Amino acid sequence: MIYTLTLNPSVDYIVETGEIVLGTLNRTSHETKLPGGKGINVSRVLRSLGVESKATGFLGGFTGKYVEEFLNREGVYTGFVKVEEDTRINIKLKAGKETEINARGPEISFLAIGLLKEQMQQLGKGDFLILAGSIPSSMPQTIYQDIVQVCKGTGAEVIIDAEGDLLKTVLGYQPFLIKPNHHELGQFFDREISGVADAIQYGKKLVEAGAKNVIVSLAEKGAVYINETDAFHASVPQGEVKSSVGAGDSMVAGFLAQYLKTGDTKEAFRFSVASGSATAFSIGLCTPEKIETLLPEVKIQDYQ
Ligand SMILES: Nc1ncnc2c1ncn2[C@@H]1O[C@H](COP(=O)(O)OP(=O)(O)O)[C@@H](O)[C@H]1O
Ligand SMILES: O=P(O)(O)OC[C@H]1O[C@](O)(COP(=O)(O)O)[C@@H](O)[C@@H]1O
Repeated sequence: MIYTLTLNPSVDYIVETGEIVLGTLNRTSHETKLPGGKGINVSRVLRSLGVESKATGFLGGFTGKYVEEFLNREGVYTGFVKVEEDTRINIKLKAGKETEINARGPEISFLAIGLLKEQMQQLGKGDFLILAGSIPSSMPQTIYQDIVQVCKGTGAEVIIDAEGDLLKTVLGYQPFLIKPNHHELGQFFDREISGVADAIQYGKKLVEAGAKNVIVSLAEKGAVYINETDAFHASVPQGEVKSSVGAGDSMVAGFLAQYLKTGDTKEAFRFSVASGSATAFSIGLCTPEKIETLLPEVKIQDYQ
């Protein structure tokens, strides 16, 4: 079974406006509400690809209820630990350029953390845990490491999509897949990642540090894939970016879904990139139809 763990889910409030003038009243031309948070997006894309998963993490308040009901309506299994305070609302502003304001998230009690860890003990060999996104500011910074340790003990594989220290602490546990974007990779090594060669060079260091499969996404420049033996670059299809929110999460879901189907990492990477672009070209997440349309346009090059 695949489990996704979103410690800090959200309601994403996607707002389209004309030019924003600070200090005045601005009005929207269109707005959309969607459940968000990295693991939750992965579960939603997996569901649309016909792959079962269970979404877990912490949810609370009216926003938490909205997220859970939305997921259940779509047929995503859920097993969230309930918390007192409201799940956060993240603002995704489309005023020409995309601007995001992600909130801190609710207070999480020790009791809730304990319940979550108990849940993680239930995973076993053959299971995957996708641990993704930020942690509420009230949580200990060691939480990723604590959970990965539990999973390693049970034999479950872990996939990590997180920034900075959260990623640093778990690399040694040999995650099955990690997917930083080029900003996150640059932040990790404290340098700018300016293109494909750089992304491959520094992605290889993440493989040396323990990750089995590394995808570095480069937005309109595509993505690179590195494992112990291969390095590839994928170009992205041309199209109009409607909202890139969830594009990275779609890549994770696309890779896993295709890998489980074929066992072929190169094809899984191609599918992953098509999934990312299919989401970038939509308001909301990709659909299987859109991915299939874009797939032939993703060109993969060996890069040694
Ligand atoms: N301008 C674009 N054109 C085509 N595809 C895009 C574009 N921007 C993003 N994507 C797709 O979304 C993926 C993830 O985008 P990126 O911004 O790098 O990640 P994240 O959403 O994690 O920050 C890219 O690898 C690509 O497949
Ligand atoms: O947990 P974080 O880092 O604040 O990110 C949460 C945000 O990321 C998203 O999961 C989208 O992630 P990507 O664009 O990287 O795929 C949103 O749904 C959510 O608002």
